Amino acid sequence: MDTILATEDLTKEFLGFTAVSGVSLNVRRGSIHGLIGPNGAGKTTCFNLLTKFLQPTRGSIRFDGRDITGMKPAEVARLGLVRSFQISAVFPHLTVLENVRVALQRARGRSFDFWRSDKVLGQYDARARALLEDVGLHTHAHLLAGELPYGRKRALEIATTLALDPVMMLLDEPTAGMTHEDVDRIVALVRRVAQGRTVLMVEHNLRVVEGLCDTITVLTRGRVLAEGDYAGVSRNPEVVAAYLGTDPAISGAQAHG
Ligand SMILES: Nc1ncnc2c1ncn2[C@@H]1O[C@H](COP(=O)(O)OP(=O)(O)OP(=O)(O)O)[C@@H](O)[C@H]1O
Repeated sequence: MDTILATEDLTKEFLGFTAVSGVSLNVRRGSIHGLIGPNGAGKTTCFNLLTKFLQPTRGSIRFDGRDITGMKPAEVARLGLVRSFQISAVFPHLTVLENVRVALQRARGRSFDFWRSDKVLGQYDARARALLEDVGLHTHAHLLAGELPYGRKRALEIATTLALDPVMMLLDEPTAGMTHEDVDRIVALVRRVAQGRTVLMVEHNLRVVEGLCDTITVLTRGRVLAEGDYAGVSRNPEVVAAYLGTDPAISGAQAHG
């Protein structure tokens, strides 16, 4: 298997409480990989470890053949492992187009280009418009970002992430809080932006996971409970029990007793 991201014994303790425990994760290059699990399973902590927003207590992380365990978030982003920004990172008083342009300028490390020639700005504009087209926001280019409906804001967030030209994208609950229509749009969008890239997503909506993910890792209580395709993990009795909030040992005992 061509693994792009691999963790070994990844562990995070908070004051003696183990939120992520001995997780070994292997993400195949070019796949859409889902990280699921009930509330408090450790998904967000795991995500923060991978993007270096948290430092692990133990274990290692390799990305694209390199040990990134000790790196800073900006360093791993430069290597092409990029997390989608939170909505708060969208500047509400700038237009949709300006938001993407700023992201492009930051990606190239040339924020001082703001007052540069029209030609340079024009190049950013063309690229920004292309990215907006990619995420289906080209007709919204001149709206203020703050005026966008929620689902469109998430699309803008993905456009600003794409500005960094990621090799691998980490999406944190891309459909959280969305209407049905928005969910469908984001699913189509993730599928489109995943072409030629790897995507790892934390997602609560199992219908989205089923429709998008090639491989799914199920976490419970900080540990990997199961891994495989949707059909496989959704049939796993331990996974079913974890989602129903019952202990498989107990339900097994009841079934036999
Ligand atoms: N900074 C922290 N300090 C102490 N405990 C924490 C911290 N961050 C997370 N935890 C605990 O670690 C456990 C896992 O939390 P995490 O947010 O990673 O789970 P999750 O799977 O993302 O849950 P949810 O689906 O509810 O977002 C929880 O019990 C949480 O209370």
